[in-house]
Amino acid sequence: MIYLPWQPIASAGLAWFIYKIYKARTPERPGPPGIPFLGNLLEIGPLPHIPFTKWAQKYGDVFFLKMGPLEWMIINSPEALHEVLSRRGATFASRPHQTMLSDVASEGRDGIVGLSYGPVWKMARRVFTTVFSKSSVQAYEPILTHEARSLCRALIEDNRVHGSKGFSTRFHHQWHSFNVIISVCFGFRVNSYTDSLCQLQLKINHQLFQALDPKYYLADFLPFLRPFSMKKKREMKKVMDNTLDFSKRLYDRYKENKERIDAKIPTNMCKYIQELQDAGELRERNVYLLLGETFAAGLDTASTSLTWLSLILATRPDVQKKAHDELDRIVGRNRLPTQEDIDSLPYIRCILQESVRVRGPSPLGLTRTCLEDSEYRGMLVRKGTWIIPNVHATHSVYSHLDDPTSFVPERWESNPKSLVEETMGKQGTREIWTFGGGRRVCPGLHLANASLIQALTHILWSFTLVPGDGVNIDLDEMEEGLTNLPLEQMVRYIPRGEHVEPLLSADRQVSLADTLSNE
Ligand code: HEM
Repeated sequence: MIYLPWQPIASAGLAWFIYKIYKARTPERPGPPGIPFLGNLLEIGPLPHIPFTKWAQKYGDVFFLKMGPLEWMIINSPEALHEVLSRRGATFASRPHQTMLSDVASEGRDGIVGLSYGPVWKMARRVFTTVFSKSSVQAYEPILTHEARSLCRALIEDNRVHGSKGFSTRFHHQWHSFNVIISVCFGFRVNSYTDSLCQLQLKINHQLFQALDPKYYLADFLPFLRPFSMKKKREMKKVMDNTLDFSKRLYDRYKENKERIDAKIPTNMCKYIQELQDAGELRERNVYLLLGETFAAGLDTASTSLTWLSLILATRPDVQKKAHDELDRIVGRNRLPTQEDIDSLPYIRCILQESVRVRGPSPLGLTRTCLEDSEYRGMLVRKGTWIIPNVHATHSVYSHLDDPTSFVPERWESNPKSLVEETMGKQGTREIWTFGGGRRVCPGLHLANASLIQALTHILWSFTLVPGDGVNIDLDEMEEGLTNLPLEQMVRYIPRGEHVEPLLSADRQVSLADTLSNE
């Protein structure tokens, strides 16, 4: 009888079996090999867009990763994004299951950002497309002008305090975005970025973003960790309780002042939400979550864009000079800019367009999934695959523009567009994917566009931006997280002349929203 060494044979067989499963990635599904069981989990790092973009150069504009048992499909070119997000929008319009977002935050049925594609999402989507429609946002114009001017007044003040050292402006920009959102949702605003309400919301957003970062709950990728991850779920539940409490507090205040607020801001979000709640279409928790998600989706995104923009401008005196010439020609120095001027300021629109292209708030868009097995270019896309738009690679290695990584507002001069026109524009001509696309395209797009262009126009009309003394601004490093802020760096906001402060101080433009004193 022949003696067979069963143990080594069984081990070799098991190894072969694992290798076969692991190699199940067919040649048509390109991607880096990774390691058994974990796949590519350990290769992602704190700023995933960096390895993704390297792999995009090697494996092409669509490639696959294995993240434990999960598959990720990374999309890296305008053509592939158009196909997946827009043309086949219905197939790829869902969000993948993420325990923190889908189970703890949404409870499977609340909010909007994490909801699966379907009737519940459609109803939530209607809230946003109504409250942030083009015509509603036009009606918010006095709010946006007022916030842009308040921001400039605060920058003048801090410029005086900090002198030639300069100061970091992220809080100013967060306060600006906070006031825009709280005004159009709840009908009031706060006077300063030190206000306790503003600070509390920033803290909540920070905690929420930490807990929603896929890294926070590794049990989504390594299911055997689930029993050890209960603490994380409890922590997230606490963050959600704070988020919902915050919204409830503001909603109660709205209801107390409803008549006055509705008269001044007839399309405010609370009014619309209350109508749906009264009609029995929204449960109470969903009221608070939809309001809370507006801060989560709109505050850090808009303020991070403005923070990048300020740093970019401080490094580019040539761009500022051209913008200042345009402003002097169109607005002059005897009055402040207004909404009506924006159409006559094409170069300033080009600056905004270019800045959200080279430094948007996040180099990766929001993740999508398909609810059934599907295919793309003949490749299998399994149900539940995370589909990740790599906006960074789309705007750099797969861009059709010349020298795509450089900041060149002039490239848009022959066809300056608003962010809305660019995002909703004809496919095939579209180069900017910062706001996503298709059925789940950012519904805050009109508001983001209008508030950013107003802020930018006022900042450029009021100031010359230069780095603080001895500061060498670094536009390559960024903080990790769901939005990627630039590192804190000091900038000086030097008023462009003696006319600036008196005109800003004498400004009688009032916000439609009530100003609260520090609570
Ligand atoms: C610069 C500012 C902003 C950027 C870059 C941005 C970007 C995005 C992106 C990339 C998406 C995902 C789109 C997709 O899946 O294709 C998104 C979704 C969303 N955005 Fe924005 N956003 C901004 C501002 C805002 C504002 C101001 C609001 C609200 C007032 C808002 C509300 C939302 C909501 C609710 C969603 C989820 C939509 C859904 O799942 O159907 N965003 N945004």
